[in-house]
Amino acid sequence: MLEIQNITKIYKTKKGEVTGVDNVSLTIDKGEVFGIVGYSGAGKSSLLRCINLLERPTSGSVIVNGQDLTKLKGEQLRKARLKIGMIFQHFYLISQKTVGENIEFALKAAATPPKHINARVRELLEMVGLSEKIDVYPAQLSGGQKQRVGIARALANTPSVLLCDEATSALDPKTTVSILRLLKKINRELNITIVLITHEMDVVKEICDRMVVMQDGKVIEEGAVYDIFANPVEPLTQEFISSVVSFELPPTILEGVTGKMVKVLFKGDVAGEGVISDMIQNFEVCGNFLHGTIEYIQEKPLGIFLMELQGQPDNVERAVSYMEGRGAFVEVIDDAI
Ligand SMILES: Nc1ncnc2c1ncn2[C@@H]1O[C@H](COP(=O)(O)OP(=O)(O)OP(=O)(O)O)[C@@H](O)[C@H]1O
Repeated sequence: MLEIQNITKIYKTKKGEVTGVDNVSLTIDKGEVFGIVGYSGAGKSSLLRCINLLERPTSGSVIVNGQDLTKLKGEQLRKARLKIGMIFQHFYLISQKTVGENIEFALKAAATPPKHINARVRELLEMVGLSEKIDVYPAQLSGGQKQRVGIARALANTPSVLLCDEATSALDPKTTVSILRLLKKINRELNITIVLITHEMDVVKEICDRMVVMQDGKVIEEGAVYDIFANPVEPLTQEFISSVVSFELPPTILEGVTGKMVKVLFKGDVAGEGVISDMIQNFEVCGNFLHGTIEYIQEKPLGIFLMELQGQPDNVERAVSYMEGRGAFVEVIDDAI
């Protein structure tokens, strides 16, 4: 388990103090994939770097598996840090060393007995699907392959936590998906806790169990990714979600709405289309679809439909209650009836 307790990070600059992280507390369970989302300057990197003490927090504690890292110094801290792997947006591989030597370097830093090194390097490269690149230099690799080496290196000393600093931001969408799948596989097979920072909701949707949204150094919203996608509360969270699930309607369509505009949400395996067609058949209500999508958040469906309901107000009310009775969440967006 990873506990971040009241972390504050204040940077002292020539122009005065800058608060990077402002009293953040989080509890991240063992084996969880946890996303930290925010725009540039929100404090994501500062918080991530406080977790492995690359930045020493101004105040607060970071407790990893019961050990408070902020109380450690010197050799003890160095050893504890080896159990926290990290991967970066720009990979930071050593260009003069081969792929195998890059991983060897991490193993040697942890004083791995020389006789184990070769086998461990091969094992790690196999895990990330790059066995045949052992003698190649980083310059000869694609971005996705470089990140795979970064991941192998981060896993070298069997960490319990893997920190990912915008790990897919420099990659194209297809490579991003393959790296996220690799991270998920590692999370499942090795039960490693993953904490990732990103400004891309697609990344969170693909692999995170829970997430927080940060703004001005503070956590402004926290929850299960599925719940946040279904019901983002803060305007900033809504903005992030709308980058993936957008219901913007052209003004001409909006002007033409004369009924009750509702957002209908179906969570999990509720067959949304069936409920809606039953509703239209059972009540004297006309339902026009204005927008709609079924998102799959880690294989769990989330159906979101924007509809205009037309009919006698009583019938529309009964139709809404009927959908709610069948497991839908209905929110009235606009009521022109
Ligand atoms: N070394 C530093 N010295 C002074 N101020 C800093 C330093 N590092 C970060 N900051 C400031 O702390 C705040 C949070 O920055 P941080 O890099 O943590 O945000 P971020 O969400 O990770 O953004 P980005 O994605 O652009 O890195 C910003 O106002 C930033 O200018």
